[in-house]
Amino acid sequence: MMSTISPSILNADAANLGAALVAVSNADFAHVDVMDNHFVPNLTWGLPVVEALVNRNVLPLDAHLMIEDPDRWAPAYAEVGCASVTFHHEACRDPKKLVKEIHRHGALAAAALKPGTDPKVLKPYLSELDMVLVMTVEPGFGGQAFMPQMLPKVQEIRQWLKAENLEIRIQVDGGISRANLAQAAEAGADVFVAGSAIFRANNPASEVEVLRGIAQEHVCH
Ligand SMILES: O=C(CO)[C@H](O)[C@H](O)COP(=O)(O)O
Ligand SMILES: [Co+2]
Repeated sequence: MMSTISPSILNADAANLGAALVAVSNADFAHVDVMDNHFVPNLTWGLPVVEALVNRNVLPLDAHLMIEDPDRWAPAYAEVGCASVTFHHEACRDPKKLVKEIHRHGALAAAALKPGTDPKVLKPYLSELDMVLVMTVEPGFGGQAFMPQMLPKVQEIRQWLKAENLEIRIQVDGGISRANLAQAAEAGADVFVAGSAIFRANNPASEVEVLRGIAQEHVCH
């Protein structure tokens, strides 16, 4: 299974987001954190900014929507050209319908789980997803410490996917760095979001290569 490195531009220079994408254009995806100051206590950017970044055509974008009412807003992120749209299960009224809507607009669909959310909530629609995002920090801010206690959740979901022969990716997001990526990969993750580890490095593009090397060695399914 291919591993994927997805730099989060959350802590890049907000006045130069296009340049941030160019700085990591050797990555596989770029991860764009949308926060509405309601679902999480922080506010970033919304649809017009994400659309402008899609139109730069640097990398496929994964929109991580930390917003209320994704049922209403998420399909629009697919419509403007995000390659993948991730909504939070906790905020969603009708996940099955939302996944269909995201697919209808041409994007991959992913459901995200906050650290306190039991992964069993995904069971009714797991097979319809392209990816599950296991948050390894409380959503809201970049630069927080990785929560190793989330790894059993990754393992549990990976076991379900294996048992049911489902080709669904597991993304980890929050505090991922060279210090813990191997552990996350061994637990069953195969898509790795990293924000501060990449953008605080002297050379973001070479940090992407370092993380990719660790992923290739340790992704194990
Ligand atoms: O969703 C997020 C926060 O809610 C970010 O994607 C995540 O925190 C990335 O930044 P870092 O690698 O610095 O933790
Ligand atoms: Co994120």
